[in-house]
Amino acid sequence: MARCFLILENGTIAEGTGFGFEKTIFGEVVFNTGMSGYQESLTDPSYKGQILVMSHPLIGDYGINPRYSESDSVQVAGYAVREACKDPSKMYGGKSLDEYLKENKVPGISEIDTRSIILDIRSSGVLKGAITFDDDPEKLLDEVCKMPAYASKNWVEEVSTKKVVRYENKGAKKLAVIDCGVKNSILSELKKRFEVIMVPYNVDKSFFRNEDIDGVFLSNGPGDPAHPAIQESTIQTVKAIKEDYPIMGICYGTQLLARAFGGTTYKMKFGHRGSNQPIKHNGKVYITSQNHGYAVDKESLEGTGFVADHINVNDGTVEGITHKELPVFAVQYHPEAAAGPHDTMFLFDEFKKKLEESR
Ligand SMILES: NC(=O)CC[C@H](N)C(=O)O
Repeated sequence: MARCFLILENGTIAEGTGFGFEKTIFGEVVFNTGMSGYQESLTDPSYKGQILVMSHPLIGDYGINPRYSESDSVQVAGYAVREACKDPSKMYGGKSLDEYLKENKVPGISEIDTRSIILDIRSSGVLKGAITFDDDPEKLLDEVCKMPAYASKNWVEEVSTKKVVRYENKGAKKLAVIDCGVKNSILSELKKRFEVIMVPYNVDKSFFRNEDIDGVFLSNGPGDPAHPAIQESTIQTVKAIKEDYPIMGICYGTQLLARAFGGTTYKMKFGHRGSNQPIKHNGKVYITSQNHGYAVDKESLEGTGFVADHINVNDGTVEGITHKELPVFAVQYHPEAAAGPHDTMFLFDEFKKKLEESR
C-alpha cells in the first residue's frame, strides 16, 4: 500500500496509507458518524464533490453488496478512514474497500487519526481539502487554500437524470420526481407506491401542463440550494407548480421547497451526517439518518405558510416543514434510512394518502 496524504486548508497534512485509485483529488471535507452504511454513503449522490471522513474506526468489514448502492457508482471525491478492512466477511462476496474504490477510480486514505481531524472540523467548520499520493504534499497546500468554494459549483448538474424516465405502476397515482440526485432507496420507496416519472432537475414548468400528474417529489442532492443555477431552474419550476399538487421533499427537497415559498437556507458549521440524529415531531422523538450541510432558516418561514414541525433535539435545527393549508411537506432527514433507523418510514404512506385525498 502506498504512502498517501490528506491535506487540509488549515495546514494539517496527515500522512497515511493509500488505498483505492491512486490520484490527487480536491473536495470539501465532511464527516459521517455512522457505524454501518459505508456503501450507502459512498454511493449517495448528495456527497458529490466531498471528501468523506468516517468517525467509526473500522470500515469495510462486511464487504460490498450491490443491493446497498444508492447510485450506479461511488460519488464521493475521496474517502478517509482509520482502518480500511483488508479482509472483509465473505457474506456479500468479500470485495474489499480497496478493490471497490479502485473499480470506481476514487482514492482513499487510511491509518490516519480521523477523530482528531473531525474535532478540527467541529471546531472550525467544514474545510477544503485534498488527497494525494504525491511525495511532496506541501506543494498542494496553496492549491487547496485557493480551490473554489464548494458552494460555487452546481453539483446537481453532475448527478441529475438527463432525460425523462418512466417507471410503470398500473393503477397507481402518478408522481413526478424532480431528480437532484435521488438515492436508489428513495426511488424504490416511491416506485412501490406510485407510477414514477423521473425528470431532470431543470425541468421546465410546461412539462406539468402536458402530463397528467397527481403529485410531485423533490429529491435529495448535492451542493448549495441557493446556487444561482438552481434558483433559475428548479426553484422557478417549483414556484410555478407549488399550489397545484401534493408535494413531498426529502433533504435537498426541503431546502428547495422552503426557498420556492420565500424562505431562506444557510450553510451549517459542519452539518449532520450519521444515523442517530434525534428529531421531535408532534410530541414524539424519532431517531433519523441525516446527511446535510445546509438547513432551512426557521425565522425565514414567517409568511410562507409553513410551520417547522420537525426539530432536531440536539441543536434546534429545522428538520422538517409542513404547509398549514396545502398538502405540501418536506423533511430534512432521510425517512428511507439507508442506512439507519426506519422510525419515519411512515411518511411515504402519509404522502400517498395526500395524493389519494387530493384528486
Ligand atoms: N442529502 C441531501 O439532500 C443534502 C442536501 C444539501 N446538499 C445539504 O448538504 O444540505
